[in-house]
Amino acid sequence: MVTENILANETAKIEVKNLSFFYGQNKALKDINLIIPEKKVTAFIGPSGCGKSTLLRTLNRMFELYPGQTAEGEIIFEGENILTSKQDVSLMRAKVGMVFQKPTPFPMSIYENIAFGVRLFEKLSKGEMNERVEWAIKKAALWDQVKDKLHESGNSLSGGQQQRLCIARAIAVKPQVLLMDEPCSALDPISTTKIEELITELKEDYTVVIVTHNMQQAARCSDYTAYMYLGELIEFGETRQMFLKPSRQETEDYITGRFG
Ligand SMILES: Nc1ncnc2c1ncn2[C@@H]1O[C@H](COP(=O)(O)OP(=O)(O)OP(=O)(O)O)[C@@H](O)[C@H]1O
Repeated sequence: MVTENILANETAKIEVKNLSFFYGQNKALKDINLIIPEKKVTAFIGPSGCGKSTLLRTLNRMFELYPGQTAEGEIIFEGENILTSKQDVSLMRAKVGMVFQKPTPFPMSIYENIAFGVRLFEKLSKGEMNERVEWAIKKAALWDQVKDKLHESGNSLSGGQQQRLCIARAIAVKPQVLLMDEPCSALDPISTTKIEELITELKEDYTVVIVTHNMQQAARCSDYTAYMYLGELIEFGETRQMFLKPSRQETEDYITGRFG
């Protein structure tokens, strides 16, 4: 399916063209064509195993860390196909950052969790680094809770706070795109609400792509939704439209819980 018409008023941030993905011989993504609009939240939904995480992980070549996984087709970002680009992959991942399902703070202080990644890409003075750390933590709505204990371990925070620390870490390197793989699945409802509010704020500055199993979450915080099934993109559309009146029966069955 083609997404251009639906996105007539949007700017494309990432264009996925004829993308297929293989785990060894197993084809997990089948000829996906999709545009990720700039400064909007796009949700990937669909039943377990349909390829949501696989698609997300191709968008910053995260899959390359694992042997036997290959992608065919094109993912156009900044005018280049990132699948064949010679650009330094860590630089690309700084531009297309990722937040994982389970909060994964580094085993170091809250401050260092943020500063560590920034140092890899920029030479900042101590004052500038302090400002960057504060900026990122504030952006992730965590400042009030950690400002007096920046030199304590990141692991001393609650699960929801750790996830916000991971979001702050991803933002600190000033990415353009933030990929989030079920970022609330390990969190309680209060932390989930805070992360959802944060996602809505983040789209003022960033393009966000989120994988979620939670239909209400997709409806609450995304602008566009992609419904996938068995490695195919079945339907893509404005979230409101898709939840009110999906154009495919399969999408409706999934959204209304008649599927699986
Ligand atoms: N490391 C792997 N090795 C082999 N096959 C894999 C691997 N990871 C995923 N797959 C297969 O690829 C397909 C897509 O998996 P993927 O994890 O992308 O689905 P998903 O929609 O994110 O699922 P879930 O909602 O359960 O997280 C599935 O058939 C899965 O079994």
